[in-house]
Amino acid sequence: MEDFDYIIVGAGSAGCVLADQLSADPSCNVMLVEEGRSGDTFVINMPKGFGKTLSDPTTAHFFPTVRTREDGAGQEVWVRGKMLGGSSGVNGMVWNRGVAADYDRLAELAGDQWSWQHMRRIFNSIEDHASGASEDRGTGGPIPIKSHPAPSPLLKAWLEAGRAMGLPVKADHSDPRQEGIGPLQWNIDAKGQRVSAAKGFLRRARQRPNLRVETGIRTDRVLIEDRRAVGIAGVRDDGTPVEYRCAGEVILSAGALGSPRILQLSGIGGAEDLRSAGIPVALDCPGVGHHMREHTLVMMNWRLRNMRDSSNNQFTGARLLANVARHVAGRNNTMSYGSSEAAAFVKVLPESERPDSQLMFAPYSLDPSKGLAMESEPGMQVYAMTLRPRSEGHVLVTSPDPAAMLAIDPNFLADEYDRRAVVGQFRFVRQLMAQPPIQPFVTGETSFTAAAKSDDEILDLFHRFGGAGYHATATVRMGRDNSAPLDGRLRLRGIDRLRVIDCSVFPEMVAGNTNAPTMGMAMRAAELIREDRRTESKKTV
Ligand SMILES: Cc1cc2nc3c(=O)[nH]c(=O)nc-3n(C[C@H](O)[C@H](O)[C@H](O)COP(=O)(O)OP(=O)(O)OC[C@H]3O[C@@H](n4cnc5c(N)ncnc54)[C@H](O)[C@@H]3O)c2cc1C
Repeated sequence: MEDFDYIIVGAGSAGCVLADQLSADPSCNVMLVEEGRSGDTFVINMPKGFGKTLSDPTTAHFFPTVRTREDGAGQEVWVRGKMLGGSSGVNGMVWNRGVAADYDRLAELAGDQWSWQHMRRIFNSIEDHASGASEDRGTGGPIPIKSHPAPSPLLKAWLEAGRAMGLPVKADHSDPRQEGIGPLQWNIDAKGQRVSAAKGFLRRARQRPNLRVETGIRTDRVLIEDRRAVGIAGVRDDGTPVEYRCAGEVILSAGALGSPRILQLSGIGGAEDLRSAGIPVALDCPGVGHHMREHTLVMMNWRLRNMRDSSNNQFTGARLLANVARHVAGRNNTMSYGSSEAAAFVKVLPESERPDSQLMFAPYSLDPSKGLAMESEPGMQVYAMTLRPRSEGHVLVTSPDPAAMLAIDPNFLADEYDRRAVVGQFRFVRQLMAQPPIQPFVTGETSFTAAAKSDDEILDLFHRFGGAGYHATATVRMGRDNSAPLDGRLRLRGIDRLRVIDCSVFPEMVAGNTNAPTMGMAMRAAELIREDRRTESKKTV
């Protein structure tokens, strides 16, 4: 048996943090196994490079879902990062911790170790905030955070439209009360480069002799003996089978779609689910792959009067080349910015005591019939997400073959609350876009959404054109109650020395984007693992 104390599967937002934090103790031997390859290329590092990486099978996983959209795209396909850095290497770089109340709710559901008191300290230690330290902003950490260096007149007008509606206008979104409108923060450095989890955490850790990093290996199963995880089995991308064994713990950090897949392929899941996929049951654990929550996302486009206010013509042909050249020369421009530039956290439902929806502003408008392509006319876009959706979907394996497609059903809008939220978002965004400060810039909502007026028409539009916010969670959730697959320290109930630590573990959604919460959760999980290790070694002395 090899002498690994920890084998971590998946080098994404969580896996990179864990590899760094656990290997910081020189007495621990750590192995990190990733299916993808390098997360350090020019295109990955350039923020708007995601236009390319998200459609490239060498840098992205593609997961078709059971949903069919009528926007010409057909089946809705979910994309995830496949590289050192995982989805933090392809994402929109919006940095959002979530709010105090979310973590206190997590503490209620899974244990006091997740309360805001702990998590605020953790986030402050991760950040290097360009706006300086405060109670809710950190400095000196491995992830640089900054806001838009040169807000455009259109962006400013959007913020003023929010003010005209009575929203607090904020300089940044670190205030844990969340409600208000303001420019977004990004995990992008001063030179305009993406800082993924690999860059922030793994790069420094790779210098250590006690960390081994293996790429190009798909993990298919956890090896289990006497109800104890003893290693992993998988396959190299040239088809060679591999097995690694460890004396310590196996940690799955393969993401909210990848980790339940590995568990189910290992025979850990609902007995009925496993039998219908033809997999022998090692542990009947019905929560695995179920209770999935995902942000619903609806895009609304507005036609702008002038192309100078829109970025729609900046991403093709000679302009694209010139923008890339300027970015390379160190001059921040649209290629150096995150996917969205500002956000409003708002209440669209009358009963809400805190924001229930997140509205995102982008100075470009995607053509709904063409995936990631821009409209040819000048446009801007507002995306709306329901912050704490209640509908639950699933992700299930369909066969013992690890390469077989998953059955992913988001089950969007199954819950009445989610339907009311989507309708409320449409009406709120239209009211916002009708405010005097933004009116000089726009000629109106485009025909893509404008015809949807009644509640039923809006819901129908969502079913035809709406989709996921790329933030799926809860597929291997933690909880105090035994129906949750994981306990509050992220240990799998029923199998020793096996944890899951990634976006799957949040039982409910943290209100906002999920990259920072996943990194923060992994950092806190590393503290819990170290505590458990100390307790165990005292017992054996
Ligand atoms: C397109 C997109 C845009 C997003 N935009 C934002 C944003 O702007 N802001 C934000 O906060 N959040 C954003 N998110 C969400 C955020 O990036 C994720 O929630 C977060 O990165 C999840 O981290 P994770 O560690 O759970 O999984 P991931 O980061 O996805 O990491 C999982 C890793 O495991 C690897 N893996 C999977 N299966 C296996 C296997 N069988 N064997 C070996 N390795 C495996 C994968 O290749 C991957 O590297 C976005 C996500 C996407 C996909």
